[in-house]
Amino acid sequence: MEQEENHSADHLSAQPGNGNELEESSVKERCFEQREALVGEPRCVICGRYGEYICDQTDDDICSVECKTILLSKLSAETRPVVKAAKRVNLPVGDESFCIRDENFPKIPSMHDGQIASLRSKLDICVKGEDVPDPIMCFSSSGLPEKLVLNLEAAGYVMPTPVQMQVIPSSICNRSLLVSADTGSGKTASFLVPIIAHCSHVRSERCTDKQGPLAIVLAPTRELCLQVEEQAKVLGKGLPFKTALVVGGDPLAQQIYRIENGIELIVGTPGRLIDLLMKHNVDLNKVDVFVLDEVDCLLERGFRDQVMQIFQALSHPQVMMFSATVNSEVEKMSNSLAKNAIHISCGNPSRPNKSVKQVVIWVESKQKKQKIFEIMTSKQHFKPPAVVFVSSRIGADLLSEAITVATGLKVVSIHGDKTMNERRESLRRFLTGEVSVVVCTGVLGRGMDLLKVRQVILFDMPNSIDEYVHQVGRASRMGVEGMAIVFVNEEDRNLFRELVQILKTAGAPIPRELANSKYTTGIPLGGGSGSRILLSMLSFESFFTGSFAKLNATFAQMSSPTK
Ligand SMILES: Nc1ncnc2c1ncn2[C@@H]1O[C@H](COP(=O)(O)OP(=O)(O)OP(=O)(O)O)[C@@H](O)[C@H]1O
Repeated sequence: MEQEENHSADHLSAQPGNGNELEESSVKERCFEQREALVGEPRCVICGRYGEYICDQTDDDICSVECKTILLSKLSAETRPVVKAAKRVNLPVGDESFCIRDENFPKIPSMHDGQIASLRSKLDICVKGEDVPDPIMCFSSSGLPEKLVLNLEAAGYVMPTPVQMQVIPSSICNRSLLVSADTGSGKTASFLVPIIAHCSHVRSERCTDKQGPLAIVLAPTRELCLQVEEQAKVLGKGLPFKTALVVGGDPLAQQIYRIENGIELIVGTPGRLIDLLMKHNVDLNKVDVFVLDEVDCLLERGFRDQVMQIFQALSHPQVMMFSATVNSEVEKMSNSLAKNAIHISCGNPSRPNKSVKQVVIWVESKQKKQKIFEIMTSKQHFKPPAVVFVSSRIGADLLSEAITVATGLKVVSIHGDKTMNERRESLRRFLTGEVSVVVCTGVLGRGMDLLKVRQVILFDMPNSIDEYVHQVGRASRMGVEGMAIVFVNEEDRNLFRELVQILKTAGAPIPRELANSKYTTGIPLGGGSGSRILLSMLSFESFFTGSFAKLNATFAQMSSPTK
């Protein structure tokens, strides 16, 4: 039977001993990793590629974990009026005819304001501002170049994510934006897609050689810039759209040469871009889109002056600002960059992504190494590839060596003291699976799309809860489940109150020492059912040092669905 030869896409989360022999590494995570279907073979119900797996919940053929996630989210959305309408007239949800274009302004047919509001509320989209454009339901409805839509499809982007649904039309209408959305929810494409559309439109209208940039994206780390530029190249392939990466550690001369030869988009860190602009005359007159990715970080002291300096060199660009953590202070500061910006919020920003289980363990500093060795030598609880966050550069090097010696695992470290080439090479080895653990400082904490990573270990708590949210977010992309193991002790007391609130809201277990700390008092702990059960059941002091039976029981309990 055809379906018996398929493997269940559910087996990623399947329990041992369910008869499923497939190795985890062979499962196609992303749609584009799957091959095309041959004649007579099952086809993925979402993208049409080879339907190698069966979705247990629906019995549909499916090509990858990504398409399964999309299928299930579509099913849960069936109560939404728009999707229902599409099904009634037998249109695929992504069909262009489903959305009607009205003066470049994509409208959902027969949806009045009340229905748009209800759609936004179901998709967890909140908007603030005047004349906010309606969300789109498919990429092809927003007047994007055909080639860009094809590139999106080729990258496996079948439907826009909620943040993309609202940001793309708003950006195309030339509005400045302040966007907060969960980690891993697709913010990068939400600004790259309109940038690419804009650049290729301008270039095909006014085609002259070797022009200055039309858009600038700033991000706080080299790795993030590298990743954003790579994604821009993938999505802009075949269009009049060239990019330049402007980050420290790479030779400046090469970056200048590339810009002189004509590019549309600069992706860079603020410091290096200022350096380049001071040493070289780059025509910024045509830059009409300015993006701040991780805006809260870029508006912190240290970056803020550089960002403002670059902004002042531009002439009234559209400004788009993004982060998973936007507080009221950032909102206020963003006013100096963009008056009347639309504020868009999607999901539960400023909270750890719901798809990540938070396992907070009380560990005294001296015992941290021993604990991490125990985790990494437990077949059941260690889920490589894993990212370990530490607070210092030297700490990253020392811990990576110690893990290698104690466990035999292949480990690299990434931090600001390494050369750019070393950082690139280590990241490449980690992303290709050559090494299974990366120990890093906050350089990989924000924005990094570490696709296969499902486990992060916060060996040292970061300095703020916002950084905690970003670091925990590396364990999940697009709603795929992950786990964050977090070591805390008295040294992290400054964050106790906020941490307890966050764990409570998530229904995550709270270690007894944390719950009873004088720095936590005053916070009622009855909120999350998980915390009530686990507090009464075990002492986190003995977590990992106690018997494996206890360890297993704890994890089993934590493996129950987050929601
Ligand atoms: N419409 C889409 N369909 C399928 N995959 C998508 C879509 N949009 C984005 N992705 C993928 O989702 C993953 C997460 O996207 P992205 O890195 O942009 O998230 P983010 O919101 O910027 O997260 P963070 O706050 O952690 O930086 C990426 O692997 C990206 O390729």
